[in-house]
Amino acid sequence: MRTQVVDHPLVSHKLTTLRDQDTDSPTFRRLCDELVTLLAYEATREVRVIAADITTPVSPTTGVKLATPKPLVVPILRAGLGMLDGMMRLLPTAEVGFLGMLRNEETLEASTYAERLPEDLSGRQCYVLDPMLATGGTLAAAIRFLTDRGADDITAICLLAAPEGLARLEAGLDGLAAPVTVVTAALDERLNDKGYIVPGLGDAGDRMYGVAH
Ligand SMILES: O=P(O)(O)OC[C@H]1O[C@H](OP(=O)(O)OP(=O)(O)O)[C@H](O)[C@@H]1O
Ligand SMILES: O=c1cc[nH]c(=O)[nH]1
Ligand SMILES: [Mg+2]
Repeated sequence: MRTQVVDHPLVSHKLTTLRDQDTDSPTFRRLCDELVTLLAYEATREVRVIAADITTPVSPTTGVKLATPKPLVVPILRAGLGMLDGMMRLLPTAEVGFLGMLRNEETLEASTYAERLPEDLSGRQCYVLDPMLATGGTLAAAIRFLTDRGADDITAICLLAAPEGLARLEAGLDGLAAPVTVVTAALDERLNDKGYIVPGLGDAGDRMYGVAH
């Protein structure tokens, strides 16, 4: 597993406002959208392309276009949905699959409550969107879902990651043939006793959409 922390002053600037408890939901959603587009630029560095012949107004030339099968973007509901538009801005022709996952706040175990993905993901590059990688349980389960269907290259885009979650994810993916990359805006200090990222930003889904229960 490869982890990339995107070190850029604009990313740090936007992330600082995102973390601030006084930032309201509309601003939080906008910043999340902008951050994803910045992270997506790095996350798609290895996106598969093929040569494409075109003619400019001046001469013929060869460029590239996205290879098929097209990449699949998979936001993890709820909070990952707030990252979808920012990602699709860079990859407008990608397809989208959905996973609804919820972490039990007592046991910290992730469960899946919704799934709408192609049956066969053979040879697909997948981009998983979830703002928070805390214990890593949610992302580990999502990656297994995709690789069980044949996905052969996974990149997760997270706004924040905890060291404990990255370590658990790496251990949990032991033996997986598909390469996994995590691209994040920041590697935070730790998890607290409730499994929240410190300093973090609180509950990403609640801050985007309101308290669920
Ligand atoms: O790494 P983990 O410890 O598994 O935690 C991370 C997960 O927790 C949050 O989702 P949550 O369960 O709060 O659902 P929500 O997006 O609907 O709020 C977050 O968006 C991740 O999906
Ligand atoms: O800090 C955290 C941990 C899990 N889920 C969140 O939304 N925030
Ligand atoms: Mg939540």
